[in-house]
Amino acid sequence: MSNTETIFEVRDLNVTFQMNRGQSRVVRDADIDVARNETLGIIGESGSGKSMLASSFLNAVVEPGVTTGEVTFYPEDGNPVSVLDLSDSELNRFRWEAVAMVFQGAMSSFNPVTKIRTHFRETLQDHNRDIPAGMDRARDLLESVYLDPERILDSYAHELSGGMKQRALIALSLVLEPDVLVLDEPTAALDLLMQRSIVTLLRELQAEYDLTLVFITHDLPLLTKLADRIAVMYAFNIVEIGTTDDLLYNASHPYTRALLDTTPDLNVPVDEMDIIEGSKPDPVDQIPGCSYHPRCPLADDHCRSEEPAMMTVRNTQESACFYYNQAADAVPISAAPSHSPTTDTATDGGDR
Ligand SMILES: Nc1ncnc2c1ncn2[C@@H]1O[C@H](COP(=O)(O)OP(=O)(O)OP(=O)(O)O)[C@@H](O)[C@H]1O
Ligand code: NI
Repeated sequence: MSNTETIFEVRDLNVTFQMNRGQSRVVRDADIDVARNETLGIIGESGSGKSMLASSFLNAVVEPGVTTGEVTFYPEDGNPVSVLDLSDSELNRFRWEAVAMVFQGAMSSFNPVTKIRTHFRETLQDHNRDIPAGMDRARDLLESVYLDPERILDSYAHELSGGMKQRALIALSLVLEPDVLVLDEPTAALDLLMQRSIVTLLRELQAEYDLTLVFITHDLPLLTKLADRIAVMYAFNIVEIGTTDDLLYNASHPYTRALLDTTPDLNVPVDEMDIIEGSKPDPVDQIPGCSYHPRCPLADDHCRSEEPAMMTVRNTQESACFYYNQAADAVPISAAPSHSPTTDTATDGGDR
């Protein structure tokens, strides 16, 4: 990452749901910056708040969730945008034209009785775009994702394989030229080869269309092949953030280390990472001190009573652990990563 200009700035972000059994806090005081043109990965176990955090970038948290704090988008030209203050019509534009999101499970969102062509046309129409020019762009985008444009535009979603649908959806999300693409578990329903080829493809798209990517996944091995930086979520907040190499070779939060330890071979994907001992946090609970203390071998009275702020490990890396410099000794990682992500070439293939 040569350019560290900020495109997204998130401060004191909270997402809450009023539940019968109490207030559920599913994102808690999160702070994060996204740099222009980077690929930021967000990882964490199921229910840790990844989708809620990412949705809040577009003020798209599901009803009746309440999002508070500040989300600021910095366009290349023009004034900063305070995303949580946008009106509905402003948001509708912002969501496609500045930041697009492919939601978790969105592959089923193609209308089964509508041709793919119509999805592109309607998106262009809704945003008052020139249709012929927009459809030209659609064809370019479909080619960029290794699909035959005319064939795909003439198809219904059910005629496409999972991988083809996913790529068509990525092309659709880029048709209004957003600066940022947020992908929530885009490879979850795909087979291994297809997952790998989506990664290669995202890298190519990013370079070609000058994109900033935010990529959410359970799949740490996959993320290490794609992300410049990785944010680790645990219990509704970010507990560690750093470059991919920082996290692979110098993980400084006990949770990140436990996660790496459950993924000994970074070339083999894991579907489920919920195998770290101890029970999962409940968003209705208010845990005193560090949210990880019930599962942490380093936890002491300090950790049980005071919540650790993000500590600077090095200029690219932060960890929300009082004892970040003891984490390596306390939580050894049994199998060291076999090779560096920066020199690794992702296996490619799939139904291109
Ligand atoms: N509609 C909802 N109403 C209330 N709580 C919700 C709702 N959707 C999700 N939650 C809760 O919010 C918390 C965070 O959910 P989120 O979907 O962000 O997790 P996640 O990290 O994306 O998980 P996954 O990896 O399974 O997608 C979870 O505890 C979940 O139970
Ligand atoms: Ni999710």
